[in-house]
Amino acid sequence: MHDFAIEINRNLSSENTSIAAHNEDEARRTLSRNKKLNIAHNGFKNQQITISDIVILTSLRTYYRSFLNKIVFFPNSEMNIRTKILWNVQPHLENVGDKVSIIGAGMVGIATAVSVLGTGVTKNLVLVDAFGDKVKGEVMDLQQGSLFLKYPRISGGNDFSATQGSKLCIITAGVRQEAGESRLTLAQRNSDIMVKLVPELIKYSPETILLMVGNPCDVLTYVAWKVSGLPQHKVLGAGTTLDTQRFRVLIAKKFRVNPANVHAWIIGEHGDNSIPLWSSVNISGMKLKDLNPLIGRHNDPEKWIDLHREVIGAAGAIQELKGYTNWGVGMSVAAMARSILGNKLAIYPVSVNANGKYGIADDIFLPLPAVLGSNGVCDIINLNLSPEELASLQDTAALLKTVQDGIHIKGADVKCKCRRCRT
Ligand SMILES: NC(=O)C1=CN([C@@H]2O[C@H](COP(=O)(O)OP(=O)(O)OC[C@H]3O[C@@H](n4cnc5c(N)ncnc54)[C@H](O)[C@@H]3O)[C@@H](O)[C@H]2O)C=CC1
Ligand SMILES: CC(=O)C(=O)O
Repeated sequence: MHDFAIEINRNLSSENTSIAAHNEDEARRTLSRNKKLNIAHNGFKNQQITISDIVILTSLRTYYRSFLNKIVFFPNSEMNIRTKILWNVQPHLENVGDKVSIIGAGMVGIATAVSVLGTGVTKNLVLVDAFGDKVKGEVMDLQQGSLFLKYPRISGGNDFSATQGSKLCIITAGVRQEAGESRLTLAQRNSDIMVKLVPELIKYSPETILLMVGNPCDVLTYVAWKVSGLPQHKVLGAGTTLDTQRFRVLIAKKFRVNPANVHAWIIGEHGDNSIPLWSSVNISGMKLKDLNPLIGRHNDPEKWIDLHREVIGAAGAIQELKGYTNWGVGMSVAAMARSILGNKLAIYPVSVNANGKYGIADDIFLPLPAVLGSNGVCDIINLNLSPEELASLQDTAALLKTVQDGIHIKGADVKCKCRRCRT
């Protein structure tokens, strides 16, 4: 009795056959030595097939390990039982074109995964993390809940090849800031991680869209764009989506209405230099600024400005309480993914290349409301900003440029343009 078997589905005949080996290595060796195999098996003897004829069968996935992404191995006994129960008609498809990979299975990565799974964004979710045991544990844990999910296919590990053929890669890997620390202090450390990680993703998914979540989100989106070589519409960051939802929730509380019915934007930077667009905040078309012309100013007796202070302090406040933030961002990233995969053309304030907009004349990635569809960023909204809002946006762009220019992109296949390398 051989320990391992390879079940092979012949593309054209749709018939199953198998070869046996004492172990998986022996089977691999046999396959790589012979580009053609003579297969002796019940129904059809000594037929020749080429490796390209071989297509995987993918049910009972938990037990499989793939080889060349094409052939599946599993204990002989299981194969025998399986072939007794199932007449295979067609190979099961591994990737139906909406594969989502989440890189970084930390607090944010797992919250994103749960939100993606809970809302049925993809039929194929992959989790990758440098810390192999942790990600394997997370994947096993999630798989055990898969009978309650709309689409139960979840896999992952510490090997980037698992991301092959991703339509969307969500990057949550990286260090997080401490409570009270600016996200911008993480720029070089997390950029070094992106320089290693992004080329791996592109190697396996050259057509992918990259959605950056790690901090400082806007600056890392710029780094990912540089390092990936992707067109700018395919590289975006979560931007001020979280800041904007925090803002809307706080306004909604004041009015006791649903935050979905509060129309308000924060743009400019995910962080301490974010810009609330008071000039356009409205509920059912009723602009708050028309009713309180001082809204958002220091001399406003109603002190609406405190809401923005609360938005800026929100991450720190949650970190003081539980050490990290993850659910708010996870849910919004899943919503952005849904707009991209479902071509929903929903608008989110994401980090995009602002060159040529609002008087910005450099490749600076910062959050602006943009339409997200299956191409990634389809349009950027031309906002009617007040003079103060425009000036703040230009100041923030100048600050982000300083940070971008300070980042040394080492080891990537791009010319570093940091101040040090230029001089
Ligand atoms: N954009 C936003 O709105 C938000 C961004 N964040 C940011 O998200 C990032 C992640 O935060 P957490 O999940 O809380 O951190 P975490 O420490 O819980 O998880 C980070 C994960 O990244 C993994 N990792 C590190 N280097 C890697 C590499 N080269 N390849 C694969 N995996 C790698 C680590 O093993 C770890 O599991 C931080 O930068 C944080 O500041 C957090 C909340 C909101
Ligand atoms: C950590 C972070 O960026 C946030 O919660 O806003």
